[in-house]
Amino acid sequence: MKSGKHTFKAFRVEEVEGNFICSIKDIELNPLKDNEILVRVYYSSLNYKDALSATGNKGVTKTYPHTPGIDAVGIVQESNSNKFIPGDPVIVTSYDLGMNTDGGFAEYIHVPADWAVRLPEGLSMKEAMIYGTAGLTAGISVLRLAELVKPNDGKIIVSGATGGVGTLTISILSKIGYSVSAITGKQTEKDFLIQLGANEIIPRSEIENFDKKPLLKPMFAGAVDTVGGTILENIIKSTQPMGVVTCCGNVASPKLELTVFPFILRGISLIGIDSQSYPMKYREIVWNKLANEWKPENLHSLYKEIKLDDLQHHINLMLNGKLKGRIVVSLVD
Ligand SMILES: CCC(=O)SCCNC(=O)CCNC(=O)[C@H](O)C(C)(C)COP(=O)(O)OP(=O)(O)OC[C@H]1O[C@@H](n2cnc3c(N)ncnc32)[C@H](O)[C@@H]1OP(=O)(O)O
Ligand SMILES: NC(=O)c1ccc[n+]([C@@H]2O[C@H](COP(=O)([O-])OP(=O)(O)OC[C@H]3O[C@@H](n4cnc5c(N)ncnc54)[C@H](O)[C@@H]3O)[C@@H](O)[C@H]2O)c1
Repeated sequence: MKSGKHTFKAFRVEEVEGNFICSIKDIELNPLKDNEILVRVYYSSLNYKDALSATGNKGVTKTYPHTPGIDAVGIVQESNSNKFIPGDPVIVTSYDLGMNTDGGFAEYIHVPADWAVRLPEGLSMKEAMIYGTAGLTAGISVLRLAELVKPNDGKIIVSGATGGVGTLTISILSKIGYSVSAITGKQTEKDFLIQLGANEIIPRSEIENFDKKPLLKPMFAGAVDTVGGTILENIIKSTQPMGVVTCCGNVASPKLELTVFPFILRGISLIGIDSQSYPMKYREIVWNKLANEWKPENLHSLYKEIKLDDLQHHINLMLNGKLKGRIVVSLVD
């Protein structure tokens, strides 16, 4: 299909008297602008930010009607750029996709060619979306952590362990030789986390209720935090000297109440992870690692595949912290 007077299916969110109503709609394709590509989307995936966009979080999406979906993989159908030609398989994530630009919960997207990464050798389209932004974020977090903390330095703690970023982080860290402690509020998922590669499970209630002192007994060489709030505070206070903590999420809270002591008395580094604006030259490096030496053996056991019709239900589950692993959205029959 070429851009012009054609329609395609999309998961649309409309604002009606302050409520945000989701439904599957037929949308018209707009003509391509300079340097844009039209992509037939094969798969998308569900990320926490999509759940925020679908429920009217104006920090993520300012104007509605809107199609969420910060991830997409598919085949270029039409190109106004010399970077890609029709037939090229591409991954499109981050930048403004799914925020204020219509996103991947649709059969077609048109985006600036600069937002697309060629699908690396060694990665299928479905695998690219099992990873999606969650996998890219896990990859960036591992890359930054591994610059300063080596497997022999000690345990790495991962919060939000059963979530998208958490499961992929545990799988990658375990594959490259780190010993992983997983924090979870879901006691029923202990076996799942051990199968992923976690060496130890820490109940969420335990770490949430650590002593309120500015510094705690050092227990971890490093951490990948996906939840923020008290859990991140307690991780930072319990990280051993010269340890590294990465921070990417706010599902528990965007707040952080700390003193400077973990930083000035133990030399802890807190590294912020922003996948959305992560520079393209590093983004390609991370995707190549995800396609090759970091690819977990169990990647195909980490996802559930759904259709556009099932999205609303899974968005609700995600907002209630009830999902496990990754949700891949299929846009093909
Ligand atoms: C995949 C990535 C993820 O999942 S990230 C996690 C999901 N994202 C979120 O929960 C963020 C939701 N956003 C919000 O709640 C709000 O936009 C927050 C961040 C609180 C800021 O809102 P508010 O206090 O009203 O400030 P504002 O919009 O006037 O902006 C103040 C300055 O900050 C900037 N800002 C805003 N958003 C971003 C962003 N996403 N990235 C970088 N900068 C941002 C604004 O441009 C503004 O700066 P300036 O005044 O224009 O120079
Ligand atoms: N900074 C970035 O570039 C970037 C990229 C991707 C995701 N994120 C953020 O990372 C976070 C996780 O994303 P995801 O896609 O893995 O989401 P997810 O919903 O798949 O996983 C979240 C996990 O946190 C757990 N959780 C929920 N509420 C909690 C609470 N109050 N305390 C502790 N744990 C809680 C859930 O049970 C789940 O295991 C989100 O905040 C998301 O916005 C940021």
